[in-house]
Amino acid sequence: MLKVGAGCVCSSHVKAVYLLIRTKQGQSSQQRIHTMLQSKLFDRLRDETPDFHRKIIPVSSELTQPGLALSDEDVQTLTQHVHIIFHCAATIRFDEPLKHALQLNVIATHQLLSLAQQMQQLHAFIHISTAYANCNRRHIDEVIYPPPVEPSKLIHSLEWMDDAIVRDITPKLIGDWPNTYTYTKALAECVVQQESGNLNVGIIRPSIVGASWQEPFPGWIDNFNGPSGVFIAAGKGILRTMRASNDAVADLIPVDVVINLTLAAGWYTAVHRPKSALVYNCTTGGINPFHWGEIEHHVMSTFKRNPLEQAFRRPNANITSNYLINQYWILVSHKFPALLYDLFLRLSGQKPQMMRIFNRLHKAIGLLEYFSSQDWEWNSDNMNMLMNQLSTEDRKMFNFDVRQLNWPEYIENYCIGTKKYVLNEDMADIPAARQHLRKLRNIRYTFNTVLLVFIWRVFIARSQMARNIWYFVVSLCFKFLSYFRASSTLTN
Ligand SMILES: CCCCCCCCCCCCCCCCCCCC(=O)SCCNC(=O)CCNC(=O)[C@H](O)C(C)(C)COP(=O)(O)OP(=O)(O)OC[C@H]1O[C@@H](n2cnc3c(N)ncnc32)[C@H](O)[C@@H]1OP(=O)(O)O
Ligand SMILES: NC(=O)C1=CN([C@@H]2O[C@H](COP(=O)(O)OP(=O)(O)OC[C@H]3O[C@@H](n4cnc5c(N)ncnc54)[C@H](OP(=O)(O)O)[C@@H]3O)[C@@H](O)[C@H]2O)C=CC1
Repeated sequence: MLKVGAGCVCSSHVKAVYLLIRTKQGQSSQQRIHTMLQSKLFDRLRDETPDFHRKIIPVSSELTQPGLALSDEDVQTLTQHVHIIFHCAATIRFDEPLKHALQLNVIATHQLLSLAQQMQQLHAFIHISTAYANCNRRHIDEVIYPPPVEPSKLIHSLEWMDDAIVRDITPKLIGDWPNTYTYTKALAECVVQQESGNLNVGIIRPSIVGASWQEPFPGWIDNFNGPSGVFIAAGKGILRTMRASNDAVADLIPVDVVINLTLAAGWYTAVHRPKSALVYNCTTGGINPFHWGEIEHHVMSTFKRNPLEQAFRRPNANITSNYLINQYWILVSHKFPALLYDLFLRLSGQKPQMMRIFNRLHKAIGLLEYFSSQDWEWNSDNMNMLMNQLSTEDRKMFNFDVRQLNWPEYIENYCIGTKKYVLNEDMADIPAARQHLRKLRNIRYTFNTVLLVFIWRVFIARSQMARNIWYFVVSLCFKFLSYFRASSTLTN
C-alpha cells in the first residue's frame, strides 16, 4: 500500500495512484497536484522516496458532469488498471443547496459505482461516509440504515423543480437531519448498498476529522472546517461564546487515524471479500472519550501560551448550553466590541468590517452547534475487528488505535497546527504576539477604568443617594486608614 504523506516503505509495491481531480481557479489537474505535492505534508515522503510523485497520476474529473467528465482514454485506463477505489470526493458544506448536494454526494457516487462495475481488476470499493449520516439516531450501529426516502425517487422529483421551490421544501424533506450534507450522505450510503452488485464494498464513517495525531507529523491541518475555524476564531479573541455542552463527548478523530483505517479497510475488503458491505464507525467517543468542556480548557490554555498574531482581543472563550446566557454574551462580548471597533474604523477613515466578520462567524457557529450540543453513541466493533486482523507490524504502520491518544497533547498540537499551517504564522514571532496581548490587556484596563469613572460621575451627578453612598464609602476608607496607621504606631 502507498501511504501518501506518510512515507510508507511499501510504496514500491504500488504501481500508480490515479487521483480524480477537477480543474479549479484556472489550474489544470496536473498543476493542482504539482502544487499539492509541494506541501510540507509530503516532506518526509519526498525524503524517503524522492520520485514518488511519478506514481500520482492526475485524472481530470468533475462530479457535476455526466460520466464524471472522464475522457474515453481515462475510462479505459481506469477500467483496466484500478484495483482499489477510495471514494472521498463530496461537498461537505452544511448550507449546500439540496439539488447540488444530491448531485455531488449521491448521483456522483452512483456514477462512480457504475464505472467501478466496468473495472476488470477491481478488488475493493471504499466509500467515505460520515459518522453523522445517521445523526437522527442516538445510538448508531455499523449497519446501513433504511434511507429517509428512496434516493432515485428524490432525484427524479427534484429534477423538474426549479431551485427556489427546492429551497422552500428542503426543511420538510430533510426532516430530522440538521443539514443537506448529512442528509445526502445518508442517501449515498443507501446508493452504495443498492448499486454495488458484486463489488467488495467497505464504508468508512469518520466523526469530526481533526489535525493529524502522529503522521507525517503532529498537528497538520490545512483548512477551517469543523472545529479548526472555531479554535482559530477563539484564539484570535474574536469568538468569546458558543453554544456547546461541557459534558457532551467531542468526537474528534485525527485525520491520520482515518487514513490508516481506510487503507487497512481497503486491504481487508480486497482480501477477505465480505459478503455485504462492512461499515466502520471511525470514532473516538466510545473508546477514549473527551468532552467539549475539556477541549475549551485546553484550547484556551494553548492559545494563552502560544498566542496567535494580531489578536482582536485576549483569547477568553466560554461554552454554555444555555441559550439566553449565550445570547447575552453575544451581545456584550461580540456585538458591542464589534460596534465600537467599527466606529473607531469609521472615525479613522477606514471601512468598517468587524460586524460583517461577526455575522459570518455567527452563521458558521450556528451550523456547528447542533454537533457540539449533544451526544451520540457509535458502535465500533468493526474497527476493533480490523485492528485484530492486522499483523503487529501493520498495526504500528497503520495505527488507528485511539486508546493511545493523549487528548491534552493532541489538542495542543492541533491548535499550534492551526497557527503554523492554516494561518502560516511563525513560531519565532510568539514574543511579539505576547506583547500584543499585553497591549490589549492595558487597553482593556484603561477602557474599563474610564467607563467606570464615567458611569459613576453620571450617577453621582444625578442621585443624592449615590452621593451619600459615595461619601459613606470614602469616610469608611479614611477610618480604616487611620485605624491601621494608629495600630502600626502602637506596635512600633
Ligand atoms: C469556544 C471555544 C472553545 C472551543 C471549544 C468548543 C468547540 C466546539 C466546536 C464545535 C465544532 C463542531 C464541528 C462539528 C462538525 C461535525 C460535522 C460532521 C463531520 C463531517 O462529516 S463533514 C465536515 C464538516 N464540514 C464543515 O465543517 C463545513 C462547514 N462549513 C460550511 O458549511 C461553510 O464553510 C460555512 C460555515 C457555511 C461558511 O460559508 P460561507 O460564508 O459561504 O464561506 P466559505 O465557505 O465560502 O468560506 C469563505 C472563506 O472563509 C473561510 N472560512 C470558512 N469557515 C471559516 C471559519 N469557521 N473561520 C474562519 N474562516 C472560515 C474559508 O476557508 C474561505 O476562505 P478562502 O480563503 O478560501 O476564501
Ligand atoms: N472533514 C470532516 O470532518 C469529515 C469528512 N468526511 C468525509 O470525508 C470526505 C473528504 O472530506 P474533506 O477532506 O473533509 O473535505 P474536502 O472538501 O477537503 O474534500 C472533498 C473533496 O471533494 C472534491 N470535490 C468537491 N466537489 C467536486 C466536484 N464538483 N468535482 C470534483 N471533485 C469535487 C474536492 O475537490 P476540490 O479540491 O477540487 O475542491 C475535495 O477534494 C468527504 O466524503 C466527507 O464527507 C467525513 C466525516 C468528517
